[in-house]
Amino acid sequence: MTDHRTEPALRDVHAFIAGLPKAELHVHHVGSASPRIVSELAARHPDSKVPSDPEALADYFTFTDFAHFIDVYLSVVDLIRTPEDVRLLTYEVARELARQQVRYAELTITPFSSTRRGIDARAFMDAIEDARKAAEAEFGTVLRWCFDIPGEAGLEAAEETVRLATDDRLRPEGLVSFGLGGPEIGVPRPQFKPYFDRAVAAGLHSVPHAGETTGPQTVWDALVDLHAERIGHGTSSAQDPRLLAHLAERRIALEVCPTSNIATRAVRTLDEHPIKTFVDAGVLVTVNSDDPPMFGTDLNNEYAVAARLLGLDERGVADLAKNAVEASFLDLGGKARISAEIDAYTKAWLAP
Ligand SMILES: O=C(O)c1cccc(C(=O)CC[C@H]2O[C@@H](n3cnc4c(=O)[nH]cnc43)[C@H](O)[C@@H]2O)c1
Ligand SMILES: [Zn+2]
Repeated sequence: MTDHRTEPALRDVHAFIAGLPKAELHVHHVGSASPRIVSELAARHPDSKVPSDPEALADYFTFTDFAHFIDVYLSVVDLIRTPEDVRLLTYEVARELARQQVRYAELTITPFSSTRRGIDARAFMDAIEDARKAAEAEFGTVLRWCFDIPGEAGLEAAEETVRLATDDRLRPEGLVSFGLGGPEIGVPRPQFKPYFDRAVAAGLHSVPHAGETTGPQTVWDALVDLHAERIGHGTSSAQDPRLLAHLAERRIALEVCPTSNIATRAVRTLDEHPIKTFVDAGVLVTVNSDDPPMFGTDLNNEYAVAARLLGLDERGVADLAKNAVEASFLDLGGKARISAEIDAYTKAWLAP
């Protein structure tokens, strides 16, 4: 990506980012619960170990490593107990996305975690669909779903997730893709091939997490065995030049989430983050927020971090936003509309 900065371009990139129309491709449903929602749910369910005081939450959301992050994540999952909790969470996530000028988001949802905790599958689907439609009507933000397998929960979770994603009586209208999340260490990707085969045969796109906490072979496995069309994180791809060339040549996007990688200690410091290696190798890089309140970030901040790491001005940031539109599973008309909006916004911003 070129640096389009020209003298005397002393404009405020942060303010530009705040108003820029954007697409978010990698953000988790439960991981997007704001401190206000978490506190409200924790107060409702006092048997939970999640603090109900928003101030105490910041400490609670400080992670020693990836395994600790997943433990904390699951304690928040335990707060989502009724279809009304699911609807409230989904609707509030959309409100927050709209506040950041997100026009389109693919939200990763783990339905297995809810059905195994006793929420009826039909009621779960109705809750997310009801929130999706209300959010589009009221905020103008279009939501789509990625149902992911929580890999560490094993093949039972994989079977249930693919069933929920492909059963015509349950499959929600907003579902576009199939994913795989949770820890990677000790959870080899190839075992999930039959489930991804079924999801892809049913018309879903494949977007597994890979290379977040393990090496580049996991990304190869995701590409070869799971038919990955985009990769969640893909951080360790930077260690394998042949893999980078493959991703670049096939326009397989990486869903990069810089602050997440620091918060879970997958990468030591932001300055060591390989995002620039990806861009220099010609890989289609998208910027995303993952679990924003848990990582003390939001999508606008992730764009600001990426702008700093890549040395981008406003036009460079707009190009990043257009990468996300290109890599999304929107139809061509929808992609053209958001791209045109990004162009118009950028032109107006840079006009003398
Ligand atoms: O729900 C359960 O009962 C359950 C049992 C065993 C294991 C799990 C999980 O591993 C759930 C993990 C859950 O974490 C989500 N997530 C959020 N952010 C990330 C991330 O950065 N990298 C990987 N996974 C992430 C993901 O959606 C999983 O479903 C659950
Ligand atoms: Zn993720």
